[in-house]
Amino acid sequence: MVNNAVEVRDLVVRRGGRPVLPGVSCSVRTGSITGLLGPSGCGKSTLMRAVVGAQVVESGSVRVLGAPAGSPELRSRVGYVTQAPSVYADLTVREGLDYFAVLLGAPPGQVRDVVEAVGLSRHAGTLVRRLSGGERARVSLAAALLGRPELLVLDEPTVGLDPVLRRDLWQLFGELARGGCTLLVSSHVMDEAERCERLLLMRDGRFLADASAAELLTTTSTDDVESAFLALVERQGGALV
Ligand SMILES: Nc1ncnc2c1ncn2[C@@H]1O[C@H](COP(=O)(O)OP(=O)(O)OP(=O)(O)O)[C@@H](O)[C@H]1O
Repeated sequence: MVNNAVEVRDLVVRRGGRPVLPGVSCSVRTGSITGLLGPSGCGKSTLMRAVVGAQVVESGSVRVLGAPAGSPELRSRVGYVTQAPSVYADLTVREGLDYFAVLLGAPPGQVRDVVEAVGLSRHAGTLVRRLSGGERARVSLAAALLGRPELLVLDEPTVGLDPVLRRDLWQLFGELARGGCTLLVSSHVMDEAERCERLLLMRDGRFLADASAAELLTTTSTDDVESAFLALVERQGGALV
């Protein structure tokens, strides 16, 4: 087993002619929950797209589970949930997941497990288009859990969810990590940081910090991650807008 599930070195990505990631390096420890935190537009999704091999990169390297990002062998080992729910609206929850289970070669019984894991058992027979936005997001998460991936890349999985669901999902992430899964979870809500073992704080395509929440608070002499983030920005001499 490799120590770091993800190794990013000197990654440069241009989007719309602009260097969105101007040469970043970071790693994600195997079996950890790593939070990728930063304001809207700072490059979180772009980095995640590079990790799952969905982003054209200009230079640098991204290795995932010991292989180059996007390698065919990683397809069933990496689960990715984008911000836009990627499930078929005209199928029921169960039908859509059955379809993905076949594509991934996951045993049929796993569909029931993942539906239960995301708290949608009651809606298994409901058409996806009749679900709320938060419920649809959870169907996407259930699809990503099929095949029991070793790495889960989750782009703002709790956005728009109520506090109870957010708590339940973080509990699920914790259970997955304890079972050996590595999770890279993005959020622009700093209070989700306390749920992560490691934090990558990002701003304008660069990392301000790669540390645990406790280390961050100590080095910045602050009481919460949002204040720590602001302190780091000030140290850099930059305003937030
Ligand atoms: N398809 C695209 N073409 C050109 N530029 C893009 C494209 N998608 C994103 N960008 C730019 O890349 C930058 C980083 O975007 P990205 O989606 O990675 O940010 P983010 O941190 O994930 O934001 P959010 O939290 O709002 O999702 C932004 O400035 C954005 O305008």
